[in-house]
Amino acid sequence: MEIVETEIPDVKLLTPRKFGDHRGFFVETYNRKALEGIGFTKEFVQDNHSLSVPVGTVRGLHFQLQPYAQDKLVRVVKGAILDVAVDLRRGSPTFGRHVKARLDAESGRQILVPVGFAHGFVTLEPDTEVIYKVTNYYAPSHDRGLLWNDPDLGIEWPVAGDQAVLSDKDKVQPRLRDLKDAF
Ligand SMILES: Cc1cn([C@H]2C[C@H](O)[C@@H](COP(=O)(O)OP(=O)(O)O[C@H]3O[C@@H](C)C(=O)[C@@H](O)[C@H]3O)O2)c(=O)[nH]c1=O
Repeated sequence: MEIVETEIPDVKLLTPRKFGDHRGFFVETYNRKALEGIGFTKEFVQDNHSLSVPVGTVRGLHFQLQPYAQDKLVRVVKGAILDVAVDLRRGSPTFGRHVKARLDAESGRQILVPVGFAHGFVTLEPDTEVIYKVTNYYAPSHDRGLLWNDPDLGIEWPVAGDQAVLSDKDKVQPRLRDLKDAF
């Protein structure tokens, strides 16, 4: 497992070893001990899988409040995304800053997004499928969002605002400066 630190050290990029042969490949997509090796000891309790058909689909930026906050281990099994994690931990030296990483099926690269971050992505290929493990159950009452293209976040998305494909909910999420609850 190759582990790479990012500009925000709590967000990590992980690339499990891929064993290719004449049949195809084999890869351990999750190994508890490998994560323990980087100090991550929480238990994942739910696996999520989404399909985004159009290129330029934006999902996010999302987070759940405590006591249902989630760490997320995200990967792509078909297609490609640009994944974004925004630091919402008040008092953090990197509050409001973000990490951006390309994840695609070919590389098998994963991102570990800890509690305290808003998470989202844009799809770079049609029919992109994303799978991610989370450390807390879905809790709609504690589900929150942040406007994906809030200028204060300074995220350079590879899709224009009027081209992005969004859920109705994500079109009207609050800006960072109007967020009432965070971490
Ligand atoms: C996230 C989630 C949604 N749902 C349901 C609620 C809703 O009817 C439908 C679609 O939900 P959403 O529109 O919130 O799906 P989506 O926009 O894909 O939400 C996801 O976005 C990415 C970026 C994340 O980081 C995730 O944590 C999650 O927030 O699925 C669940 O049943 N369980 C879940 O864990």
